[in-house]
Amino acid sequence: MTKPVRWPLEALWQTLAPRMPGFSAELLDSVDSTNSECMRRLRAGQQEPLLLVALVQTAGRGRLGRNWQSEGEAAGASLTFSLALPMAPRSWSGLSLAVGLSVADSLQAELPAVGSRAPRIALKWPNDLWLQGQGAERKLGGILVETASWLAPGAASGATRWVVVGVGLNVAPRDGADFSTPPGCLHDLDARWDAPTALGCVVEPLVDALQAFEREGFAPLVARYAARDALAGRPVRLSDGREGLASGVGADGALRVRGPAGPFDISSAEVSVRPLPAVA
Ligand SMILES: O=C(O)CCCC[C@@H]1SC[C@@H]2NC(=O)N[C@@H]21
Repeated sequence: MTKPVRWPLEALWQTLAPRMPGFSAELLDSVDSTNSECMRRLRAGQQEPLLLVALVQTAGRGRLGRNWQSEGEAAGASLTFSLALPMAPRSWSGLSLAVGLSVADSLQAELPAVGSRAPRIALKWPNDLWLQGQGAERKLGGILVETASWLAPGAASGATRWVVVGVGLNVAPRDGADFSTPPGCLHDLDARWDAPTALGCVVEPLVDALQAFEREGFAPLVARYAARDALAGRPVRLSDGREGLASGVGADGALRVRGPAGPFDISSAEVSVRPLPAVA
């Protein structure tokens, strides 16, 4: 089993804190889910933006009720953290995509250049990061965005909307894990990656990206997203049975699909999308 190694968040936080003003940060040895813990703290009156990192999650959650395994055999193999902050964007559409894009860009910028076969961090709508290279693509990470409105303790009105952005990134292979398709991990790129390095790489740009999203929404990110879009031009099948050709995302973050009966957009968080093998 990969042993979860306790690492000093304090040391890393000394360099991050000045660039994340107003945030407090905490490293938890074990928690059910960093997203759930953020929500509990907000309910209990948390007032300042928060970064929670967990070495182990016993009930890590993904989209559509999936789980993010980071205990048992998977303990210590991934970086799991959540950011909680108040936000008031004009529209929330595309937020998960903006988060994935920020994380992917930050990681890609750190990858060693490997010529034309350089691995690419790609985005699978709406919330997965994939590692593409040498003819294969594997899931590298996932994003879980949740929102909640809280009244400040004692206040009668004027609820503040908070967002909790959870990020799970595979850092090392999961020993003994039995996957039909093993996930990708940062060690596939370079064994020097570890959880603190990954956190230090992605978290501050992510806060900047969230602030930019609050001001400007997803529209200014469409072209950058397109450059990382893992589905564009590929046949896809949706969990509701529809099929078509993925053809990019719109200014509202919806996935555009050209189906046999014409084009349609998917914005529903309830639908999952699977690429189909291309027809030869
Ligand atoms: O793949 C997915 O559907 C999203 C996975 C998101 C996992 C992260 S790990 C940190 C945060 N806490 C959770 O319970 N989930 C997110």
